[in-house]
Amino acid sequence: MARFPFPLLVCDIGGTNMRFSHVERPGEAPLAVESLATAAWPGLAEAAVHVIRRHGFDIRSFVACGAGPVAGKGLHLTNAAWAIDGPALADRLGLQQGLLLNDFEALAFTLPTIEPDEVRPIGRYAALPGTRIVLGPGTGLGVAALTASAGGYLVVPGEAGHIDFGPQTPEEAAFWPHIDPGLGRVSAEWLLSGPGLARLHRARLAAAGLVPDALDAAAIAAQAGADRNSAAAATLRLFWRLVARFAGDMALTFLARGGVTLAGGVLPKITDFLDEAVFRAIFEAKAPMQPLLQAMPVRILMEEHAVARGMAAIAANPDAYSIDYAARCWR
Ligand SMILES: Nc1ncnc2c1ncn2[C@@H]1O[C@H](COP(=O)(O)OP(=O)(O)OP(=O)(O)O)[C@@H](O)[C@H]1O
Repeated sequence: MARFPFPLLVCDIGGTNMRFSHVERPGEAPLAVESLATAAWPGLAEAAVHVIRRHGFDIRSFVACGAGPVAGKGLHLTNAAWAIDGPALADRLGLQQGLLLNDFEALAFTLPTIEPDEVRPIGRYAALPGTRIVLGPGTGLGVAALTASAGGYLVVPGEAGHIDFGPQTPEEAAFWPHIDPGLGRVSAEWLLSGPGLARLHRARLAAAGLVPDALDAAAIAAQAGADRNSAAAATLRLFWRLVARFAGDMALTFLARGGVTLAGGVLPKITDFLDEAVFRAIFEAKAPMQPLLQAMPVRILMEEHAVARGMAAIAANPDAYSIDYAARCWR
């Protein structure tokens, strides 16, 4: 079984930002030490060396997660031009141990550690025993499921953000042909992500005969905040409805009796435009399976640093997790 000597460095590598935290001893809360713009660094090693030198850390182990599929000791980031090689990183940083996780795999492992003050429930949150899922839009759209197995917590990762996504209502049918066709199909992530929010907004404006603007997600949110009757505000409400539909589909796919947690960088920033009753109604509108969905609670993870605690918990107590350490640990 793998052992992770401390002090530990953990990093959540997003397509936009990398968040580093430091943990001195097992069981201690991770201390957020640095947030760096991902695109400004040639690779994880250079960024980690910068953080370690700047803070004078003596790091023995490193656990990092990022958006993209993990292959053993390597991780290829989907939204950044990096391929991370764990053993090479261990050599470069002089580490005794390390582990790479998919970002939503790490979030799923974090679910048992989430505190009530880190979440906002959508309706009443009362989970039954069973599979828990986490999903949400950031630079991309991630999904993962967590179950308890004899070998400890087991995560089923996936690439469900890339499944096909289609219109359901007359309103959606009207603007769907105006969505930038990109790679030739509309996936869930194509609309349900930060860049997807901008695509959705442009398509709605084009369908209304208006000149599509080039606003990004943050600018759309700012415009919506300034004028709750604006087209931007309407786009944010639509975005929540589409998130509700996708979340319901994922909850059905995994039979998520243990609850649905919405994560990622976008949703906590646009909760002003969430109508909880509408969200629940769309989440549950999966005839003939409504009774199943009605029993599944949904909440939003508001605290972006929670995943650091999940990664630190793995390093502190690796035996509690069903992870193929032999194939994935760097040493
Ligand atoms: N105020 C805002 N409202 C809505 N979306 C925003 C806002 N500010 C930034 N975003 C969007 O949030 C996304 C970044 O989300 P997040 O913080 O999860 O990024 P990340 O961790 O780098 O992403 P990922 O892990 O998916 O690669 C960007 O696409 C950005 O457009």
